[in-house]
Amino acid sequence: MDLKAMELDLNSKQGKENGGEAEAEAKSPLSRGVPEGSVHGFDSLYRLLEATLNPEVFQEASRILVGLNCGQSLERILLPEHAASLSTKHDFDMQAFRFRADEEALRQPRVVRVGLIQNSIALPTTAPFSNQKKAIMQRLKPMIDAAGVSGVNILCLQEAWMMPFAFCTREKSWCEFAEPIDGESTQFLQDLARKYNMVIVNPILERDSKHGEVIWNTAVIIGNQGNIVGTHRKNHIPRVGDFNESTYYMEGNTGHPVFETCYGKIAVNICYGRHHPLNWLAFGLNGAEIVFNPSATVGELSEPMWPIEARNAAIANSYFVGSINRVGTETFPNPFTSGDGKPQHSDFGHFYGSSYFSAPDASCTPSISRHRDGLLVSDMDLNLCRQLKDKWGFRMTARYELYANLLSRYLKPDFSPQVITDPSLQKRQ
Ligand SMILES: NC(=O)NCCC(=O)O
Repeated sequence: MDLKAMELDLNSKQGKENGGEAEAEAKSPLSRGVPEGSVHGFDSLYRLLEATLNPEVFQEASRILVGLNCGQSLERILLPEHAASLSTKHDFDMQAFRFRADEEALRQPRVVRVGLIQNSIALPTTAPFSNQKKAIMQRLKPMIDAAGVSGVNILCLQEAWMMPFAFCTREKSWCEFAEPIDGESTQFLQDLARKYNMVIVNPILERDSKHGEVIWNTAVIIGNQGNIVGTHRKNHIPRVGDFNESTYYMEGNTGHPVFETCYGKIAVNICYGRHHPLNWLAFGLNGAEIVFNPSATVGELSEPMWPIEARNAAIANSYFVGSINRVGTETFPNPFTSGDGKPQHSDFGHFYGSSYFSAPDASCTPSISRHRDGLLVSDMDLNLCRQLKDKWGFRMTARYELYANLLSRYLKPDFSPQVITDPSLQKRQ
């Protein structure tokens, strides 16, 4: 059924339920005025399908779209009433799921509760910088509280959550948002980490004053005691579309650290690093069980890639991935161009949210809202990582020596590609 047909189908279903077309018209999200960034009035494609397909058809569509975990559809879990009331009061999407693993004879399950938060900015980009930052923190607070009261053990925020994603502008004044790793936003989150006994991954724009005021794109890992466990700096910097991030900071110098926390071994692959399979691999080789991918990306550029890359990484590396994308459209005071001959513009396009989790067995959660702030929570039994290694043997069959050899030759100036030309092609020349 195409979207138009679904629209008609939905309207007719609602018409029947409500006993009249006029009422259905008024109640359908499609006729209520469609919020910018929504999928025909729905938070996500998944929810559109859920509302419009008949349940049997939807179940089969869902199996194909998000897979099965241990042979079953992912179970939704109920979060405490207090968390639900926070999500209603502050209008953020909130969903929760459970990834299971098979029972083992010799190991207990290792279940951790993990949360992802996606957020829009809270004030116009023309407001004083300190007000903008404070307003974003205020916006985050009820979402972090909802995670905390829901018993989330590890929480990750989106890339550079504490500022507008101003790197499209190439204006240097936005550097003022950069903070030291123990700066304002880390301090704000340290209190919450202590309060909720929660590990928090805090992706910020970092200013390293000890090294000549250098700026980095950094994730600060805050331990459950509020301590700073360590940092990781973004490895791969985009040079695509309006993502002019290389104007602001350089490629990171922290390698591929895995942070051993009391809840499990975690790593952070910041945004554009998700396009680099070797980046994902390196975190896996260092033993990550959950890799977070805090991101900021827009629909026109990357939406078809979004559901694929992290999910593929989770499969290939036998770990869980938490993917988080910023949400909303951010407009800047001065127009800029994209160097593509098209007219100047003042916004980046729509950041499409759609945060989700992927598991090593190829299942994933449905993504949360495409246009609203949101908290996604999932229980995950980390035993699933080794179970999938045993089942598929991707590590054992990886033949790393073949690739180490190719890469070391490729890096030499006298490298020539291994191409064997059909001799008949040469004869024809
Ligand atoms: N923030 C960032 O690295 N964005 C790049 C665009 C993309 O990777 O989709």
